[in-house]
Amino acid sequence: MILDDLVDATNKRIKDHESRIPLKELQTTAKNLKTISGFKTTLENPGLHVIAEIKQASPSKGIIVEDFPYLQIAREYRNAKVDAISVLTEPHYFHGKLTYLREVSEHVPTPVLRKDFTINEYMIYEAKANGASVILLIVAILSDQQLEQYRNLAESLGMDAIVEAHDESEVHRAIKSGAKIIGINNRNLKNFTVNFKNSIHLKKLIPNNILTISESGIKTQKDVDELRDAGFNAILVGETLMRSTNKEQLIRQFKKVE
Ligand SMILES: O=P(O)(O)OC[C@@H](O)[C@@H](O)c1c[nH]c2ccccc12
Repeated sequence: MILDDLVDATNKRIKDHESRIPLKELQTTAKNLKTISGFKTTLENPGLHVIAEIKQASPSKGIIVEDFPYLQIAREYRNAKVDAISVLTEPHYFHGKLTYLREVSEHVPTPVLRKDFTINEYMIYEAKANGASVILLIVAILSDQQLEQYRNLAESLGMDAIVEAHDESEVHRAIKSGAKIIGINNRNLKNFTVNFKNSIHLKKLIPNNILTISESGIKTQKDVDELRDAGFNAILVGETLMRSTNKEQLIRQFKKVE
């Protein structure tokens, strides 16, 4: 399964990072770096919020865009007043880089999410040290104990954590772990199919005091309206925005702002 390969590749990649930058050094950088906080507070405001993603490729689609002016894209997202920017840092399947995260965070005053397969504490300090305001914790690849421990670590560093679930049992585990923000991934990572109905059903299992984000496969205004009606606090849109030639306009439409 793709997720197993991703976890293996991530393990090797982070071992290599650790051999170059020891944890101690990273912790010092993380501590001294000031990043934007308040992502969670923003989501608490009424309305549907937009998290716009910067990625060049994905396992299901391969290369999405040949031309990848990531700082210009960050600027367009910021002009459209997105609530956060998600930056892929996974290199093998998504062609991401840590430097994209750092540069985007230095370039725009918008909270930045490190989109990666967080599997250890090193990656959480690494996210912070490279400007992230938010990290992703994927239920399918972490134990109950890790979910809780990693979220607490992120919060102690002033970041927020999105706990990502895909089915009913994962939603229950996310809730049990104390998640404050749950991301429901509409994409099934085993066969890459997208199913909004499933995520709208899963949303109903989540108590109202937990914020919810609908992720993946969002293409049309109809998709967005359906998710807004289902009560999601935010949507996370990647491919559709990356392919759009007028990202600002599309985001304003999605948000229903003229
Ligand atoms: O490009 P899309 O279909 O709009 O999807 C964005 C985002 O949800 C997707 O990139 C994603 C969701 N969960 C992930 C976990 C890891 C890497 C990537 C992802």
